[in-house]
Amino acid sequence: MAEVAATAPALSLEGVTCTFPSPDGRSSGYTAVQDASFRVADGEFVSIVGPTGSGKSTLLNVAAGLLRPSAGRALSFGTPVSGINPKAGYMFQAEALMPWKSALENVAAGLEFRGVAKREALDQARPWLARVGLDGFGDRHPHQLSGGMRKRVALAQTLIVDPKIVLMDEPFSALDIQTRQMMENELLDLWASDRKSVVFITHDLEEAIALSDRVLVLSAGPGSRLIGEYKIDLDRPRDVAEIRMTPRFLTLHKEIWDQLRDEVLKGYAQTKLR
Ligand SMILES: Nc1ncnc2c1ncn2[C@@H]1O[C@H](COP(=O)(O)OP(=O)(O)OP(=O)(O)O)[C@@H](O)[C@H]1O
Repeated sequence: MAEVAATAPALSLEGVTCTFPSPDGRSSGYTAVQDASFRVADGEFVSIVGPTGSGKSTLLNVAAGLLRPSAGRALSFGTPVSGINPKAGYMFQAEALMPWKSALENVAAGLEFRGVAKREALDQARPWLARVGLDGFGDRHPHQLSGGMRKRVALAQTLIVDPKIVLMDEPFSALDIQTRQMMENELLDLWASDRKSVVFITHDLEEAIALSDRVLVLSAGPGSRLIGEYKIDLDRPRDVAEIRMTPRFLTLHKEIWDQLRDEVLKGYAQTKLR
């Protein structure tokens, strides 16, 4: 058994279909994702791109154990996900910080949720604040921090519990481009030092390519399917701003965008229909 666990993927989705009931409960419901199967290896950084409404967040929710698929299943390190995935840390697009707590307390909260005593949690939170470049900002509350700083607090809050797989749903999309690129580089530095598995959801194909080992493409809904898988063979370590200017990046971008473009147009049309 131990041997199986050691080689099991960090995440494995097998034939996952998610159908949501219709609001009136009468029609057959809306199938967001159809028969999605993919694996994320231990230590791998995988991004999922797709048009709006293609089920990216839905797949991440299945991986996190927040949503039970209508068919198929998710496994994390060989264990079927049923209920909250204890191996996963989750970082959303929306602000998840508690406004009444300081930055330090917000980071510590990640541990307190898992039952660590407050004093111990605060002690462990201090080095994490430093790791995300916020040494000296521990007493500030979220409204006293910039958007980028708040993202760093959220990142530390996610990573402090030492998840084996990090699920990120457009975590930087609300940031301006410079802050966003800084955060992306910081994320890559943290990832390089700990080598956790990451599943990263984004609308932004450039961001996906710059960060990832592999990019998966979802088709437009309804019934979105995984229609493309691209290995990103760019050297590491990477600077996300510089890597965008390399010829290989541009080739990869063109190749993936050729497939994604039509789906984005279909997805846009769908949003007008629904
Ligand atoms: N709880 C729900 N009930 C009904 N429909 C839902 C529910 N959650 C998601 N959907 C629908 O499923 C589809 C996929 O949603 P999802 O949020 O996963 O897409 P997405 O690719 O992450 O979108 P975006 O890029 O716009 O964030 C959408 O059409 C959405 O309206």
